[in-house]
Amino acid sequence: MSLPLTEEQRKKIEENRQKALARRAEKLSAEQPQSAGAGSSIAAGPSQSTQGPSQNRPREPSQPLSHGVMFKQQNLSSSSHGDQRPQNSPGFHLGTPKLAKETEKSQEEMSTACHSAPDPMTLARISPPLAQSSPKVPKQQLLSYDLGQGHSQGTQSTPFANTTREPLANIKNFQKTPASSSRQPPQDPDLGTSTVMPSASGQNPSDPHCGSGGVTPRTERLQQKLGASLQKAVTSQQGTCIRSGDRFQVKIGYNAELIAVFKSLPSRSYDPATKTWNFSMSDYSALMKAAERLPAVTLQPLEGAGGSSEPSSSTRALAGLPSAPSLAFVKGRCMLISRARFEADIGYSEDLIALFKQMDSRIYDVKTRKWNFLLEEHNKLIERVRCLPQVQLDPLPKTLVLAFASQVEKTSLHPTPDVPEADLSGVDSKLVSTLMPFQRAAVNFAIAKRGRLLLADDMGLGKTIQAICIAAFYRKEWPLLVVVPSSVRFTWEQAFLRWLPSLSPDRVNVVVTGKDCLTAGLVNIVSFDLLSRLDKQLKTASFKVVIIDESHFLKNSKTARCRAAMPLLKVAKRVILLSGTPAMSRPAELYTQIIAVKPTFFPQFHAFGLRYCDAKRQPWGWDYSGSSNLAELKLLLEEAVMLRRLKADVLSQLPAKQRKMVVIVPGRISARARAALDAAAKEMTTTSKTKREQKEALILFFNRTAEAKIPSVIEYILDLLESGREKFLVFAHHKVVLDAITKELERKHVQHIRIDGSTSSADRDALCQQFQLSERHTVAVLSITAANMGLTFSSADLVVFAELFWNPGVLIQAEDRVHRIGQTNSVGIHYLVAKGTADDYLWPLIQEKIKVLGQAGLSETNFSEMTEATDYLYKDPKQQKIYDLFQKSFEEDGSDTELLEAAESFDPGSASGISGSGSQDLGDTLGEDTLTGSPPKKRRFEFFDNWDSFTSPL
Ligand SMILES: Nc1ncnc2c1ncn2[C@@H]1O[C@H](COP(=O)(O)OP(=O)(O)OP(=O)(O)O)[C@@H](O)[C@H]1O
Repeated sequence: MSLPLTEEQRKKIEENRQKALARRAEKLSAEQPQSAGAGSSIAAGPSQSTQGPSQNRPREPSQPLSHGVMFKQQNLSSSSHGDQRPQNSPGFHLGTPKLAKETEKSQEEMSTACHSAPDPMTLARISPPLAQSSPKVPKQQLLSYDLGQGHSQGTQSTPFANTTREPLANIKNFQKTPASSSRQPPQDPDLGTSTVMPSASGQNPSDPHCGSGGVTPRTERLQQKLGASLQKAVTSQQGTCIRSGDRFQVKIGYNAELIAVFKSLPSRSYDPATKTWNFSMSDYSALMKAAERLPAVTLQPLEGAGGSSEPSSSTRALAGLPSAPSLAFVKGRCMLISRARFEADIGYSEDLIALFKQMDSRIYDVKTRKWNFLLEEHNKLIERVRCLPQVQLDPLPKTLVLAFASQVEKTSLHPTPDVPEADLSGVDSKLVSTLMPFQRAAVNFAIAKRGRLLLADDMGLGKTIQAICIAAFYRKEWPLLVVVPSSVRFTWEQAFLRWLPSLSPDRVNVVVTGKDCLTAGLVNIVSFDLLSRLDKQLKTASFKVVIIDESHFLKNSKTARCRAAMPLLKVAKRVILLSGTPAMSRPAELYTQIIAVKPTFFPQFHAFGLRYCDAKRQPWGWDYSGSSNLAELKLLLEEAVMLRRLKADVLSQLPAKQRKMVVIVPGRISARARAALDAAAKEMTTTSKTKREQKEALILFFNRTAEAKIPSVIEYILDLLESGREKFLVFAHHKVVLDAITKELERKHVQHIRIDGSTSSADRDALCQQFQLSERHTVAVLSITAANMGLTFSSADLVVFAELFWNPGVLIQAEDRVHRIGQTNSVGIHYLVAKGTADDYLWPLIQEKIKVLGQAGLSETNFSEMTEATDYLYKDPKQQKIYDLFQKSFEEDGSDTELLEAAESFDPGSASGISGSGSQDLGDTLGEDTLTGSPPKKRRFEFFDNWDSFTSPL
């Protein structure tokens, strides 16, 4: 802060000034005798009659205001006697002697170029009044209109503080004390803060008027100011402000300085049709203030807007009220920092800080250098800030105010309200009693949110069971629609039947073709892709309760899935979104999910984009791919939209292994494939067949099953990747399956490793290490028999079994590749079980074996308790027969050699399905075929119809 001048210093300054005046008057009259006439005509003008000596007048009244002349006048004083300038006084600047010298030099330079427009930057360096007099408004100065960002108080407030008084200073200079207009202390932008920090009274000690108060009393200045206004009104270009909606336009002729001001205002918009500029009301006050400072412009204020601060501030000042505050324009916004508090993210304004200090809940954060307040004071603060003409503090967006209404409207000493326990007496007790405590909490949360939420629990935390429970709470409002990735349609069906015994199986409708009815059941399950193809039915369909599994599938509003689902969600009363990864790379991905839950939040994406996506205007349009204010977004989501728990949060409630049977239906198997499977099944049950033939039939059935599962397996893996699963293991048995998976991963450029029987032991270790250390998406494709032992993959926590294997011991060993020392998470195990295939027999066989092992104390694992019901399996006598055959084949032999060999050498292209050709050749050939679909080999591929629709989901 500058020190006030001593009485002695003031006297000295005044003396020097008077001397300089006298010298200049002498010099002028000697050098410019021709201006004497002009001088007399000025003296005759009404506004000049009471003013000072004519020799100090800047220009001829008949001419427009000439900045060149003004510079000359100013520089005459500044250049003539540097030693007499007040900036040598400690009260004018805290700059170094070097700085003072530089300024002096600059001013001298200016005096030699007085008739040409000076370089704006030079002007800005010299002093704001000089710069402001330039025909071009200097950039530095204009910047201070802009956003008032940061805390560079001095640099922001000074130009305004000084220049606002500038018309007054100019007139005064021309009339009485020419030196005073040009003797602004040099201001180094770097020193701005310390030299020009507004004083408590709102005056700037570096302002010559403040600093030399003894020389120019305030009342005198105010009178001069009024005179200046009058003078300006008579001589300047007139314009008017006209309101138009929430904006206003300015009607005025061309004026370069004014245009420069226009261009500095953030809300500017130019209408080429009417050739007028218009602005939002938030820029009104800044514009009026800037216009006041332009000597050649007078703007009529908006009707009813109270006009510019000029008359009112003058009147106020005359009435002895506190002088006008610093007129630096600062702009900022409120940001939420916790459930209960918000902060003002805004630059420095003394008045604003004074206002902040009046708020009861104020806290100044020394780290962020920002003030924050309780939400309950938000509205009060905003209201009061609106009375500060030079401050614009944008309130919290409406969405936040709505979401946190309880805090905004009243004092909340307990910012985290308890969620009431929901009455679940109407829901199947089997389900309710199975819920883990954190799952029960989610159900309570959802019901407190009236059945609209995004349940974003980490993967494997049981979102399915929670969603079913929430939906069941609203059972009276069913029919229910469940939209899911197609690979898990039947898993959902099983889950409903498992957890809601009260639901009759025939009331569950899985929509599998475009011809199926979307509303046929009480629970209707449909895939995203199929939903988008049911446009006719969608027009009439209306569901009050909707579950969307993997809701991040809706992240792109332009996709067909999103366009199909969003209208349904808009009209639904309850919307339950499920996703372990609602946004995988950027906040923009959350928008559709947010409005699905809360349609009134951020009705325009742009507003959301500006606040949370760091929206940037690019030559091609807006770029919303960034992120901003994520802490606030998180608070908003947690308050009103989303519930998310990580595995680590609830680890103590989780079992070490979570097994899941994923029912896949090789629904798109061609008729030929179906026939092959059926024929194999028939062979097994034909009594006339020898044992040997029956066994061959069983092997064929097993092989055909592998082949039939491939598209669904690949679809499931791709869905997992799309859902953000980063690292997981896929076990398969048949080479043809392993090949198909790896080829597809290659095609999709997904990093992966493969270990099968042909991998050398050195390579096995290296590949295993590679997987363990990889931080990117990685899939380990592993042979059940070749990679079920001796390898550690603890950096993953998910194992997918693409195929079943008859020996549960081998399966459990394979599971334990991730579930071992080093594993800190609960591990997810997904068994893909295909309906209508050998899996129908293998799955119960495995369960049976495990049960026996368990009874003998040899296994702690109980598959049937941990996985969905399997009662759809082997119901008729024929099926029972096949099951018996499976059981016998795998138990009697005591050796799996035959089956293993048969599986390895399986050639899906051969008629028998049991080819003698080497597995390596076979696999490669088939892989290429299936994945490239090249015409000559297409025959083999006819086995599946529409392969690409599996491998390239939308
Ligand atoms: N309370 C519970 N009791 C018994 N089993 C449960 C319970 N909660 C979840 N499970 C089982 O845990 C497994 C994982 O559940 P689920 O598939 O619903 O998880 P998720 O959160 O949807 O995972 P993802 O995001 O991978 O789909 C399932 O087999 C499910 O049946």
